[in-house]
Amino acid sequence: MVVGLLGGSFDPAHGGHVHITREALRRFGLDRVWWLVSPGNPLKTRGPAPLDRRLDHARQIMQHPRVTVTDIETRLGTRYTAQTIARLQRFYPGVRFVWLMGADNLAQFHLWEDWRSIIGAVPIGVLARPGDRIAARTSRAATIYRDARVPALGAQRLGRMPAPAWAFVNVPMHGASSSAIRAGGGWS
Ligand SMILES: Nc1ncnc2c1ncn2[C@@H]1O[C@H](COP(=O)(O)OP(=O)(O)OP(=O)(O)O)[C@@H](O)[C@H]1O
Ligand SMILES: O=C(O)c1ccc[n+]([C@@H]2O[C@H](COP(=O)([O-])O)[C@@H](O)[C@H]2O)c1
Repeated sequence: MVVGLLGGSFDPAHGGHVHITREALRRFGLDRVWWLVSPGNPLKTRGPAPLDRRLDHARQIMQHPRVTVTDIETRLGTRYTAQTIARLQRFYPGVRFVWLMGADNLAQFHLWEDWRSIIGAVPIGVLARPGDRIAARTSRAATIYRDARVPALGAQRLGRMPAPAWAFVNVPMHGASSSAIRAGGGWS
């Protein structure tokens, strides 16, 4: 079983999340995707909306038989991705996990707590996002781990590869963002 993990604030969830989830299932050969609705991104100073509200909304937006929306990080008591992945791997030894992210997150990835342990623990699937493709490809993490990059055509096997391995797929892009929705007053 290969499970993609899409961590996010989902404040609120939107069509961009749904779009990359569907693309990730297809392009990375995943059996399932779990949305990890975060208790709060450690790098963001502004606290998100209450967890129950974000979860309910995410479950309305993302309805797919192979996708589960979960608050497992809150239940595990983890907020840092490196800790979450270590715990999930311990709890689910038979599952192969792939960490999923939009291109904007790859550009900042080297700022995450213990980021090298994340890339050493699970393959990473990166999906194009408007405005962030170049920043992602030239980011610190992409540069340091250039030899671990899997060509997009081989990305179907990403979940079966040993870490470190990462792939960037140039999927059709979707412009939605939570910050634009909040700024437009669509989530107050
Ligand atoms: N439109 C999109 N295209 C590609 N990736 C996306 C898109 N929207 C969100 N993502 C990715 O989904 C994950 C969770 O994103 P998040 O919940 O922070 O939404 P966001 O729209 O980026 O929020 P904000 O605007 O508040 O930063 C991140 O890996 C992010 O890169
Ligand atoms: O572990 C970290 O240091 C870390 C720093 C920034 C972001 N993350 C995770 O990245 C995911 C995307 O965050 P966000 O707020 O951009 O949706 C979410 O699962 C966060 O917990 C994790």
